[in-house]
Amino acid sequence: MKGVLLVNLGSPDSPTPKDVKPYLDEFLMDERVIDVPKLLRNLLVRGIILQTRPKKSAKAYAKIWWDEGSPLVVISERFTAKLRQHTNIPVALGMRYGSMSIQKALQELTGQGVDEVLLVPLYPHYAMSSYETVVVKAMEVQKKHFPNIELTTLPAFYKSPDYIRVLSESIAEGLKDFEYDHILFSYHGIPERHIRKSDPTSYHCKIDGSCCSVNSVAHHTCYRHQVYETTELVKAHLGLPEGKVSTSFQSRLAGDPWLKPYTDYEFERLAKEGKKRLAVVTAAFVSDCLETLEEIAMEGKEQFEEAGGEQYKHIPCLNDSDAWVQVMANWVNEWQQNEVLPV
Ligand SMILES: C=CC1=C(C)c2cc3[nH]c(cc4nc(cc5[nH]c(cc1n2)c(C)c5CCC(=O)O)C(CCC(=O)O)=C4C)c(C)c3C=C
Ligand SMILES: [Fe+2]
Repeated sequence: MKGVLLVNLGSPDSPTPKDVKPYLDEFLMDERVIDVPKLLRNLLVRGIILQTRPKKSAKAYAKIWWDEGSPLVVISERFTAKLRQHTNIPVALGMRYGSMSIQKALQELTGQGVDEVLLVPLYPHYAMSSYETVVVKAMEVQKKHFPNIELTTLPAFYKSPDYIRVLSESIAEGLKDFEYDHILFSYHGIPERHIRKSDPTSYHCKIDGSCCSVNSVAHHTCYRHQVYETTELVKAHLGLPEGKVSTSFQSRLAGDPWLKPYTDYEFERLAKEGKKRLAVVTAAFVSDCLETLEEIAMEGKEQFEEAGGEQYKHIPCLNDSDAWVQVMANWVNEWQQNEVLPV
């Protein structure tokens, strides 16, 4: 029997340093997130980052935490529940990090007789630190604990016409009562090095943008190409004015160069250029989370206003909107009935 495994990133069990620390430890010790030799990673993560970050992150989580729990987890659960109503096969939810493991979710599916699983990383774009680590982990767990099940993976859906349509519609809805001077598409950042590492040709990606519009097999795994493509497709779908839309990258850690332009610098630049009313779209995330609700909706607003901006609007992610659930349900049903996956 067929079934669906949805996987998102995961959150700590509570917004306290005690729970945030083991969560961050698992996350940052992932070799696809902090991609340095294990000894150095250990030193960096456990010797330096985890000495101070859990307290700081716990404070940020406490600002956005809901009565039911972490927004990312609660929204993913609501999405899962709705998807079950629109499909007639078992659907389970797992998280890459934290207590809602992929293993538990696969257990839930096999317990219902599932032996063919559609793995859905809940990320529109391919990055080794998001999409790829989910796929690798799920394959490891499958090989070790569930050797008799077959896994098929949903491709990164950053340019799927269905996805672009629902994303565009939700942005249009968010812009309905907001007269904007500029729309900033702020995507989660990654170190530039990850772009080079994910390039199967080893020569295509230049990171400066000169390569992103030149057709290449490298684009299948190029986060930078894919996010710019999402921005361009939404811009075209909505007929957004040239010059009023741009792309940037948020949430970097200190150290190596990350993808530019950096979102916080863009807030300042745009405000100083007289863009007084700014809308921000966070399309790297399908559900709102710490990085959208705290960093963009709260901190970003402050940064923009401090730099002279006047009106600021964070447009919510797709979350568990009926239109988005219906798109996912159509993909699942197409796979179940015809073995067809979206491109
Ligand atoms: C969109 C996909 C994501 C990519 C790519 C990504 C890369 C990446 N992230 C970190 C470090 C942190 N990210 C944190 C939170 C976080 N990251 C994503 C998604 C991507 N990360 C989400 C959805 C969230 C929010 C989780 C939630 O519970 O709401 C955090 C934890 C919070 C904090 O301390 O700031 C860290 C740390 C790296 C290093 C990285 C690529 C190398
Ligand atoms: Fe992250």
